[in-house]
Amino acid sequence: MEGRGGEREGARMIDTWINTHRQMYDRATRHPFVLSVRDGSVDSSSFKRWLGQDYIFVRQFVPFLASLLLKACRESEDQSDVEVLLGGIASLHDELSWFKKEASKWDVMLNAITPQKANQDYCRFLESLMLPEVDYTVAITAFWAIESVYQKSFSSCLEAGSNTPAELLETCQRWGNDGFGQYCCVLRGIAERRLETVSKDVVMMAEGVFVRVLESEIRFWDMSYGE
Ligand SMILES: Cc1ncc(CO)c(N)n1
Repeated sequence: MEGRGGEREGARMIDTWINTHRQMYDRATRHPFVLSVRDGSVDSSSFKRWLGQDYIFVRQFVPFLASLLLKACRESEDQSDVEVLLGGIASLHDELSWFKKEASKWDVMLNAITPQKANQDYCRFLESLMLPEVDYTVAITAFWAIESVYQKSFSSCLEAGSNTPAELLETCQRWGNDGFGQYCCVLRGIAERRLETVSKDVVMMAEGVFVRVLESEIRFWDMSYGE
């Protein structure tokens, strides 16, 4: 039963962070761009800008996830982490195809897009997390936070009472579907399990990375309004 008590402690840790940084958490998960998707007032140029920039981001996400998989293979005491992350890599393959299909639907030329400043900064942050000296716990916390901001944001566009335009439903379902929600819960569980075993320093680093993800996500959504 010791392990169970510890899990609760880890769960409290992430809840505590969310409460401590509530304002920033809400700005990331209820951003005006997402609210405009939800209420149907979004304009197509914002959506297209987001789509093009996110394609670039997701391409950078592949090496990040590969580095996380490597850390899990080396450092995780639980074999199922590796399988979860391998599943994540497999879905990225499908996601990249989806971006190409969606871009052609919206006449977005993916090969002509240059990453904007906020995107470059975010990708550089991901690169810093790929370094071998970055702890697996810190990196998996970042990964959970990155995925869960999208899960929270897009699932809100599918809730009863939302007025999401039909042509954006597929996008919202990609990150807002129940399966993705469960995947985020599993990632959170891994992060929580790890957080209870590491030193205070590593926990503080993980919290810092959580905050940095929220800031980066807010700036990423901001890009949809143009430079
Ligand atoms: C910027 C950003 N954050 C999170 C996700 C979720 O994978 C994404 N596709 N893009």
